[in-house]
Amino acid sequence: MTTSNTIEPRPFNRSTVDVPPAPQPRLVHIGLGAFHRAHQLWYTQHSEDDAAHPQWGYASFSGRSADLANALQSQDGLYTLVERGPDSDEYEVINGIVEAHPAENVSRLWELLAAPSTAVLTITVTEAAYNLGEGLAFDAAQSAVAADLETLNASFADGVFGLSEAGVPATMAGKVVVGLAERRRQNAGGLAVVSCDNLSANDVAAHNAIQGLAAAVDPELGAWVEENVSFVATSIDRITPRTEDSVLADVARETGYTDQVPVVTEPFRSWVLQGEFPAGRPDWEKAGAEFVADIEPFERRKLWLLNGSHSLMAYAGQLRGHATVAEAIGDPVCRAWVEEFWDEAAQHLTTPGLDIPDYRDALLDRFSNPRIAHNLAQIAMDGSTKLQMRAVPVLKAEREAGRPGTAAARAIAAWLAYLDGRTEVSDARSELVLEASQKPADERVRALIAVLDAELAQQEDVVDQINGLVNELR
Ligand SMILES: NC(=O)c1ccc[n+]([C@@H]2O[C@H](COP(=O)([O-])OP(=O)(O)OC[C@H]3O[C@@H](n4cnc5c(N)ncnc54)[C@H](O)[C@@H]3O)[C@@H](O)[C@H]2O)c1
Ligand SMILES: O=P(O)(O)OC[C@@H](O)[C@@H](O)[C@H](O)[C@H](O)CO
Repeated sequence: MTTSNTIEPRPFNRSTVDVPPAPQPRLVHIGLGAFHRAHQLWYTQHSEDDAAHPQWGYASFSGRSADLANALQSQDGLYTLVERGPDSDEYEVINGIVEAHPAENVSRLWELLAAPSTAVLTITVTEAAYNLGEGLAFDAAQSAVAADLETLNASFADGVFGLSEAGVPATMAGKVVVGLAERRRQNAGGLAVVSCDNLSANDVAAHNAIQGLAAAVDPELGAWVEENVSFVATSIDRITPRTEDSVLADVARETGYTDQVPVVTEPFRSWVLQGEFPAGRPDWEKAGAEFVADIEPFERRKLWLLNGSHSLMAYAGQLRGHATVAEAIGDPVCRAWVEEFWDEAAQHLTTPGLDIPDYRDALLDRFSNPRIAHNLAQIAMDGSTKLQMRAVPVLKAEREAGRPGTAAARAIAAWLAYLDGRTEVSDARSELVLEASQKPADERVRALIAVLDAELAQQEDVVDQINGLVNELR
């Protein structure tokens, strides 16, 4: 793209920008947001054999609100990716979204999921949106799942979903189940489902949410999903904060175009995958993705070291008056807590090849990037789900090894201290969290730990340990 400093920026769409022709939509995404655009779309664009004639387009659906999809549609799917390094920015137009849809356009989602040309469904709907029970089990009793089951049961006959007065399912899994039923009816073959959410065992999470619901609606459909749909495990990494308004002006100044929805991300990126793609996929390795036989060590390294310390800073950092990750890691006290947490986690990350010292050094550089405004308040959302995967496993592993796991316990204690006195919290399980947090002082700590892990809440020494750390943090 040419750089200019025109005073009046030009409109931004396929007729004003010099981009290759739009590829066919062979990839579908649910959860159109900042991360999908910084990660999966970047990898796809950089994996094309012939950049002038791309083969893999995305039809991307928002999970809930329509604004981003509408803005992207008005730009023919184009947007600017701003790679924000510590000293400078790189600007790149991403061409891969060929359809952007609001969540309610379920008929197009179903049509695409049933099309033989569709090879992959990727998902980024946030951790809590899988609506799973303990141990990532399918849980028909969760209210959102129960509501979708009712809708689906009222509308399914002979394996076909017919629009009825019951309406359409609301959850990600509910919508996907209808699309897969249609794919089966049309004999379009299998496809791969690739969760790109920060969940441990995100393949199992996606499988249990989608296949579990399919089987509950129609056992034959459940069996078809089991046989034909592959659930791919991924460890995904690229720090991508919510875009600040000032970025629009940066993009207009540097590129000469009025992009309404640019994305800012860091230069670093990583994508590790494990699983099968029955209907093919882009050559993501070409862009640096790694396909491995055992993803678990990579997944733990990322979820514990990066996301775990993010959550620790989100609560402890805000308690200490910081607003961003860069501010928190610049505070020697927060940094020492992060390093102590990493020391504990590293005791359980011993698989050869993980290069923990280098990974930690790189994380310090990434967190310290002063030009990425990654708000702690954004990371703090949905703590009740995130801490289950980011801090609880480290604390349990440390205690099993006969050590106290103080730093992991501090991450949990920081969440408790952060919740002190709050009557509102941004958490998909906010009712449960607030009910526990508003209990009398002598019950509160145990009740909040129980929201994270029932077993830990039964251990008196853990409750005492976390209680003591909450008092220190206050
Ligand atoms: N941003 C990052 O740095 C990053 C990095 C790695 C992984 N991720 C994963 O990607 C997810 C999304 O991050 P983002 O930065 O794109 O956020 P975002 O807010 O820009 O987009 C979130 C998307 O998820 C949808 N969504 C949210 N709650 C939902 C629900 N309950 N049901 C259905 N859809 C729902 C939204 O509608 C939106 O389409 C994260 O939760 C995380 O699991 C993010
Ligand atoms: O995206 P979330 O809300 O799951 O978690 C917040 C951050 O920890 C996360 O987005 C990281 O920045 C990301 O996982 C880096 O790859």
